[in-house]
Amino acid sequence: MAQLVIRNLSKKFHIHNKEITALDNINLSINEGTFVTIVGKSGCGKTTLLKILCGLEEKTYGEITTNCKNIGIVFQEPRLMPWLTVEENMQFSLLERNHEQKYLVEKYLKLLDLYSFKDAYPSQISGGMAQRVSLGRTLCYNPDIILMDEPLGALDAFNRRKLQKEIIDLFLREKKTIIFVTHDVEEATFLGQRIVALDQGRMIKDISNNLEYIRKINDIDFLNIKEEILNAILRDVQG
Ligand SMILES: Nc1ncnc2c1ncn2[C@@H]1O[C@H](COP(=O)(O)OP(=O)(O)OP(=O)(O)O)[C@@H](O)[C@H]1O
Repeated sequence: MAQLVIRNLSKKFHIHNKEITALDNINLSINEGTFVTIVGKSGCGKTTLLKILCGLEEKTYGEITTNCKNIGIVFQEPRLMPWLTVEENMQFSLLERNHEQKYLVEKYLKLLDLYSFKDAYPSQISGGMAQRVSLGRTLCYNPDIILMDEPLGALDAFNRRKLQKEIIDLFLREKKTIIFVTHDVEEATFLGQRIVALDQGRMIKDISNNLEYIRKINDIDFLNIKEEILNAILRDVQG
């Protein structure tokens, strides 16, 4: 059964007298426990879609229905509190500090390889670690759906691949629904079981990617899927 259904979703912004269509009639039905990547070039509406899904932005038209209680979001920048330690940052979203919650924080500190840095402050850890803390903070909130807005965009290639693999491990372990936004077609193909491409607010491609994790970026099947997405986006650019 679909956990999240988006029907005829549109979003228009107005700047002075100019109307910008950020999202144009998006229809998407996402099943529980699916890893979806949303890919497209800058300005195609990816962030607007995530913001509407988590209530940070109002939609103009359309309907969103979901049976989930919690939606969590991980941003491109870790947005950690500099005066709190790694552990305290991870606890930040918890409403209660009971035994079960404490267990969750410990679990994710260990899973995300942060345990030995739990008493460090954000200024004392690397960018990749800070992004893992940000991911851990969202996981501790125990969301049914995790939205990720280019969470690895600021990382170097090595750390980016490392974190991609960690996110896949977490996905396989926790089976949560993930909606991951990126402008990188290779990243979208590496991560997504379903890849949705946007251009100028429109959905131009929606394909399944059944390749087994961890994917090999030079395998012919991987390259074919990547090429299909890339061509759809480029065709749209060329009109
Ligand atoms: N608050 C806003 N006010 C006016 N226009 C906006 C606002 N937010 C987004 N837009 C416009 O909506 C369109 C889609 O923006 P959005 O940020 O969703 O794109 P994106 O695909 O996430 O881009 P990027 O990859 O660069 O983050 C763009 O034309 C942008 O200028």
